Amino acid sequence: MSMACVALSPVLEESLNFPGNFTHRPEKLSNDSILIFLSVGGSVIPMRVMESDSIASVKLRIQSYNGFFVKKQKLVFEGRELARSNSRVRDYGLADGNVLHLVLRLSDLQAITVTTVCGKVFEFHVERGRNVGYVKQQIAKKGREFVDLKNQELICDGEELEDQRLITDICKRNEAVIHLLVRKSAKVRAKPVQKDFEVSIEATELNEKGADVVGEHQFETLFMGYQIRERKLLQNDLLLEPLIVESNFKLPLMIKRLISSTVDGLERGNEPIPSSEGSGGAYFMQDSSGQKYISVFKPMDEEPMSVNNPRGLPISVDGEGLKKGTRAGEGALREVAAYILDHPRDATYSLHDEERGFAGVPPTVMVRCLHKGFNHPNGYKHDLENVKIGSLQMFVENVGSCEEMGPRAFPVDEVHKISVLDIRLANTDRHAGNILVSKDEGGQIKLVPIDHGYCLPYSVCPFSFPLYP
Ligand SMILES: Nc1ncnc2c1ncn2[C@@H]1O[C@H](COP(=O)(O)OP(=O)(O)OP(=O)(O)O)[C@@H](O)[C@H]1O
Repeated sequence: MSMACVALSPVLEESLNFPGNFTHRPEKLSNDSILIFLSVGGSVIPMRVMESDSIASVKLRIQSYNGFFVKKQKLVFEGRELARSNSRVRDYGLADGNVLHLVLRLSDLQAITVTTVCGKVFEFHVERGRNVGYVKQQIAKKGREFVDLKNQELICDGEELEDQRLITDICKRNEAVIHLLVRKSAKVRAKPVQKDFEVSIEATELNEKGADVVGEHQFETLFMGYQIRERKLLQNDLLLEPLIVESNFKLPLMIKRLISSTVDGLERGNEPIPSSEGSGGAYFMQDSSGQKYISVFKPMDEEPMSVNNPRGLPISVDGEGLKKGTRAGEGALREVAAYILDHPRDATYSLHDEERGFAGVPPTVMVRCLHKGFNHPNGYKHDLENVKIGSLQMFVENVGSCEEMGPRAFPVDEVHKISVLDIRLANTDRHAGNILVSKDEGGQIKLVPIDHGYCLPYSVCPFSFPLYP
């Protein structure tokens, strides 16, 4: 380990866990109060101090705001280290408006990025001597949904990390990935509330059988989990990778192929084609020849009522999505859940063959994708902040949707299989436009259910179920 003192590489103020800035002091401002600027790895943070404050107390405040231990801090002003802890701020000639540099030993810091499945990205620089419990506390500060530390579970290489484990032990290899899950039970309860049903889902243990079976547990994992990974700078102009929460999870072959053909298309420069239909952002991804659509990508932040919706729909004020009982920006998770829950009759998807589920929901997976062709209303920059998380679904060749033809042509079994799916998923958004009509090799009509962003609502009005053709 190098002991040389180096400044941190540029990081955002947010990533250093400063809640706002240091300008607020609870005590009344006195005459010797001055505003200085703390420069940390490219960020400049205002900080109000007293000229009579000791250097030790300034360091203590920095520690209490961002967690860097006092003894690891080196404060530098005009090339001179403020080395004497008992000296006062004024002894070093620090005055209003001056810039104070905070230098830390880089080797003591571990950069980690937390990406939630809802698309939020948090960056932390954590001292290697800190433990897992500390990381959980930092995550808890990021939002109400993370505050219950008991529900947080950090996993590395399939092993649950105890709160006492040190970051330095976990991140020995640079490529180590740590996953964070929020534990919930798999119990689904429905409680009648006036005319509605309130549906609650609680998750239990992770799938202990490993990942060979794609079932309800994986849904819980996808639904509740988010992952931490070390900061990874993107080299290419694009990125497309599955969002995997459990490190030992194996993707079915069909999904692997779907992802790799989509990557091939992007690498060949075949741009995502925005769909002119639908209320959210949906992009047709092309294959390497540019002659065929291979998949449909629907980013969470472009869903109706989400922040970057390309159709100009208003942003949800209370988080509720377009349909009652759903949340804006969770449609992609529900799309994936619908695929996972629509398993074949023996309740498992095989890892190796191309078998479809009972109702034929096209294979769907959560992915992270970076491409300038998506909707970036604030401009596109080639960095992690522009990575979109969303559902990637296999494109199904079709002759139109059920909207465009009379129901007489539909085989009864094909209608029934979709009815069963919708009842199981409490789908609140089945209409003829969400059923594609395709033909099998023998020319028989096959109905393909799509657009499951509004299934599994938190509460359901029993009278809102659609009528079937
Ligand atoms: N798997 C698929 N295969 C082929 N076409 C698809 C697939 N999924 C979606 N599409 C097409 O993409 C377009 C937009 O998709 P979709 O209707 O799911 O988007 P949306 O914004 O969720 O729509 P809605 O407003 O109906 O909720 C539609 O024309 C649909 O037919």
